[in-house]
Amino acid sequence: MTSQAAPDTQTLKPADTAATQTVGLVGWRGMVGSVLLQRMVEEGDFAKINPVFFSTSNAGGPVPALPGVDPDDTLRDAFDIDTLASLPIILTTQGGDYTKEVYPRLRAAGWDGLWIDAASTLRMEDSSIIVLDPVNRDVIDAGLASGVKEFVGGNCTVSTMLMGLGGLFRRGLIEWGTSMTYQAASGGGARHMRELLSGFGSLNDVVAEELTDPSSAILEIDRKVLTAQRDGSMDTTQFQVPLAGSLIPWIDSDLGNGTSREEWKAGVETNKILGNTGEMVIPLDSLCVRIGALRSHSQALTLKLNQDVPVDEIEQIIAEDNQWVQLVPNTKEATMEALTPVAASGSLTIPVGRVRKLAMGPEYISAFTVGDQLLWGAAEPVRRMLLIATGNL
Ligand SMILES: NC(=O)C1=CN([C@@H]2O[C@H](COP(=O)(O)OP(=O)(O)OC[C@H]3O[C@@H](n4cnc5c(N)ncnc54)[C@H](OP(=O)(O)O)[C@@H]3O)[C@@H](O)[C@H]2O)C=CC1
Ligand SMILES: N[C@@H](CC(=O)OP(=O)(O)O)C(=O)O
Repeated sequence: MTSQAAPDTQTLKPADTAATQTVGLVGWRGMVGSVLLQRMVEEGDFAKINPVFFSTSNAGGPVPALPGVDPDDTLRDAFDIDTLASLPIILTTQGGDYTKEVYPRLRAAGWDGLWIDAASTLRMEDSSIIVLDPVNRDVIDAGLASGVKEFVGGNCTVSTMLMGLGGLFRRGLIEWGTSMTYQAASGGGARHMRELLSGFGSLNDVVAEELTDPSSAILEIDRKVLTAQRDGSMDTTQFQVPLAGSLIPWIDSDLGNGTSREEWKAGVETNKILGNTGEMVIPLDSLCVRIGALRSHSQALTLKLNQDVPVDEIEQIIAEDNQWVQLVPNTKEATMEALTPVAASGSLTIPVGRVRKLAMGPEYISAFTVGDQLLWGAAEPVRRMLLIATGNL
């Protein structure tokens, strides 16, 4: 951490008005933070707030060159509690370790501002609300009115699933559900994405010669690839085992009861976002799998409805829930065209398809969703929460 003279906190405040509040931004340089800045620029958000940029590693350095951002400003120290505490709102995408270290110290110093966070640390605290305003704007508004100060973005699979299927949940049609996930490397971070791509390259390298010859034996190619995946020659620093040409059916930590933490989040976070407590809680469980996609998470859902609803009505409820859902007709052609990570990545559109009745009975349906986990999965809910908190949405 670079030290710097304590900034004159008074200079952070005078421009505050009801319409233009000062907002501390922490974690803007990371992968999620970069996507956040990109979206804020696209939507002209810097005209609606006074940003103060923080850094954990380069206090005193230059602020990012962005339209609407004063180029003469400098980065503040993200561990300087006095400076942070002078701000009415802090938005962080820095990660859970930062939240764990700084948030309690800020509150202990008497800070009474709004904390908006992409990390999971505070998500299941009673004092926080998980934000996904197209689905739970009512919960957010009620929280703000009652003095809630912690607003946390949800887990990426939960947020992207609810953006696609929120209509069915909000109509009270779901008795229970399971989700089998296909999660992209980006969920682990930038280095995980690099490792996946390097892995594909390594596998290609070992059979490059054979691939140029259409008559080479496929079993020999297969043997060479498997050898490379097993002999320790591939870089597995991030994932511990090769992901390229394989998959990993475990994400996040081991809860010790046969469940991964990622799987646990599906049920508890979905119900918290929807405001379901007591008997209203919907049993939801999942099996979370890391696959070789880059930045979009996919999920195959089995849902038990509490009544027999015709498929066309189900599709209509899904399609009409919000402006970002794209109902994909359950045909091979439409599915291959629109219901893939390649189709969804870089876009706020949430394609939902493969909706059909299952053999178990008329109340059982399948659905498949895809969503960019850096957009609706991470940056967009907290960006929109900032707009809500500053009276701009
Ligand atoms: N990755 C994801 O898909 C999701 C992440 N999240 C949450 O967001 C948090 C941040 O994730 P993510 O953005 O992937 O983390 P990153 O590792 O990309 O960035 C986190 C911080 O690392 C520092 N950093 C150090 N070296 C670099 C570098 N070369 N380039 C950029 N930043 C660097 C930056 O802090 P500084 O500028 O202060 O040095 C940056 O803000 C996660 O810990 C998680 O809590 C939530 C949902 C999904
Ligand atoms: N765990 C997610 C990414 C993530 O950061 O999730 P969370 O915000 O719940 O920790 C994944 O690996 O795909």
